[in-house]
Amino acid sequence: MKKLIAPLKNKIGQIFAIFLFLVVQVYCDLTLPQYTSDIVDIGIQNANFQFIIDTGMMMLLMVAISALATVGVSYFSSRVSSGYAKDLRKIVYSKVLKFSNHELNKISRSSLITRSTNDINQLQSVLAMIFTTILFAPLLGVGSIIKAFELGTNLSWIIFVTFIGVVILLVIVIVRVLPYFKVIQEIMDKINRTSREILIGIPVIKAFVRQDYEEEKFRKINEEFYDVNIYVFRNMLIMLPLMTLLMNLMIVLILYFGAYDAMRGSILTGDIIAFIQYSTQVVTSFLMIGAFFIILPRLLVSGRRVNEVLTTDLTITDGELTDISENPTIEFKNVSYKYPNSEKETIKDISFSLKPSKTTAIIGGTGSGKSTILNLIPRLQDPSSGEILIDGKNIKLFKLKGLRDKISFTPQKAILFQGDIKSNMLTGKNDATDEEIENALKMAQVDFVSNLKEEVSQGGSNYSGGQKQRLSIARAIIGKHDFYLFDDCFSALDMNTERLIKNNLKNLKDSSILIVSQRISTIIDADEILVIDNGEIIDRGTHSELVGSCEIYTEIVNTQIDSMEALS
Ligand SMILES: Nc1ncnc2c1ncn2[C@@H]1O[C@H](COP(=O)(O)OP(=O)(O)OP(=O)(O)O)[C@@H](O)[C@H]1O
Repeated sequence: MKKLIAPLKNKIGQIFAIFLFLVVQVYCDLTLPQYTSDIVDIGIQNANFQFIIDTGMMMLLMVAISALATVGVSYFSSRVSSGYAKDLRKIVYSKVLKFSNHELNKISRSSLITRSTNDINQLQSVLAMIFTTILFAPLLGVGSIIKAFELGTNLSWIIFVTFIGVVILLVIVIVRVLPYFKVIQEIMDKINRTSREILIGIPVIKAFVRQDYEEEKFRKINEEFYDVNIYVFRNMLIMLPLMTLLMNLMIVLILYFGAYDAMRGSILTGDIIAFIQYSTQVVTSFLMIGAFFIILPRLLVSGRRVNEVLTTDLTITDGELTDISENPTIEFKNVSYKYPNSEKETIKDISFSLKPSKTTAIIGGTGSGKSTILNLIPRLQDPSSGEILIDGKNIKLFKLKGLRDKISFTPQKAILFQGDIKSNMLTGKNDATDEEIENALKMAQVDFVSNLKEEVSQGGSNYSGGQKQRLSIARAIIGKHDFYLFDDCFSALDMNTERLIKNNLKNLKDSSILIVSQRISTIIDADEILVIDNGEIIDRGTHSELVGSCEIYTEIVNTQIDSMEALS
């Protein structure tokens, strides 16, 4: 939990200010019953009007100071709790950015959203509650007990009996609701996951007329969430009338036994009133602490979930080496990779090299492991066995930043960010000039953009699949890199556009290019083509070497022959 508490460290001063304000507030609140008692026993008994006025004024002053102190407590506690949530969100976010595919598979993306929003909000509100009630309650409780005892009555046992009653009630409620707090957060994850899936899949849902099915699916989870919430809150709310009943019974007991003592002359009427007020304050503080214990499990659940993100061990760790030569060679040596949740290896015993000024291509059927190979190069995941070398040394030994700066990676799914064309292009090279951007756009055949300020919606949803691919190719080639990895990112382009872009890629002279594709036209002129089947390289060579000699390659060529002819 150390990491969860860390953001509070620079707020110690403010926490101390909260504590000071609380002490002032409690001191003022504790004086009020005594003043009331004095008004009754001295002012009213002796018909001393001036005493009543003076004491009343003192009471007003105390109430005013207490109110100011409350404002101070609220001000600082909201500052500390919001600041804590802000800092924690920042820490969680920067940790998540370091996650590899492995960690993202372990804690799902939807759960990460819930953890960095809902769970941190829970921690924020509980923290505010700690300052405003949990620090306040023991001060008020202990102060009231001392004051009640100072009155010298023999009614203190009534407070003790009430205390036992409160504890029994609280234990019953805690035992009943405790297991459900974890369930609530898990259903919250489920709601998040389902809504995300439905929102992303709206076009498919409509096209397949699946609205009713999806509505039903969402309704079920929503109902489940509602039922658990109702159960928890019903149990918590039933406590309120029971506690009020208990408090009223306590007052009845004080009045009943106090009246006897008053008749015997061993207690003054004002002291009974003060005793009732102090006892009420004691019970109220028990209740506040009790309410906290009911919410505590919720805090623990949220705290554990956020802590899990913060303490997740990163499978991809930074190396030490910084110097990588100009245009080095990357070599795969007997590399295999198994996804954590799958039983067998996705790629097996892969060996090949990416050399400067050479184009390597990978072709193979759907799910044969092409993207998995590419993801290993910028270390989005590390091999399960074998090694990848750069300059003859394992890539794990190099600083991630240095390694990734050498590589331009265009993923299979064109991902654009909300903003404009320029901001998206700057992701590829953060100091690119407008001229460089325009040149890259021209190389990638982006002829549909009117100006660099043109808006890009979230995920690039205002562009077609092929347009998004062209924009992400432009972003990939804007900067100078030693390796350009293109993961099937020509698939939505027409043959002519693809040919024009590939011609322009020849300008990336000294660099090494790796193209993954299922289309022969994309890879036909590569220096080396690797044919992948079922995670293994089954053949390699140039197009002319493979045609006729490699059965699978020839089969792919034959199925695509028509378009090939059109191209030649
Ligand atoms: N995150 C993952 N967890 C578990 N298995 C995965 C994961 N990603 C991919 N796989 C599995 O690994 C295999 C290879 O996937 P990969 O994406 O590398 O194939 P591919 O050749 O690029 O396919 P495609 O041409 O369809 O893009 C697939 O069978 C897939 O089910």
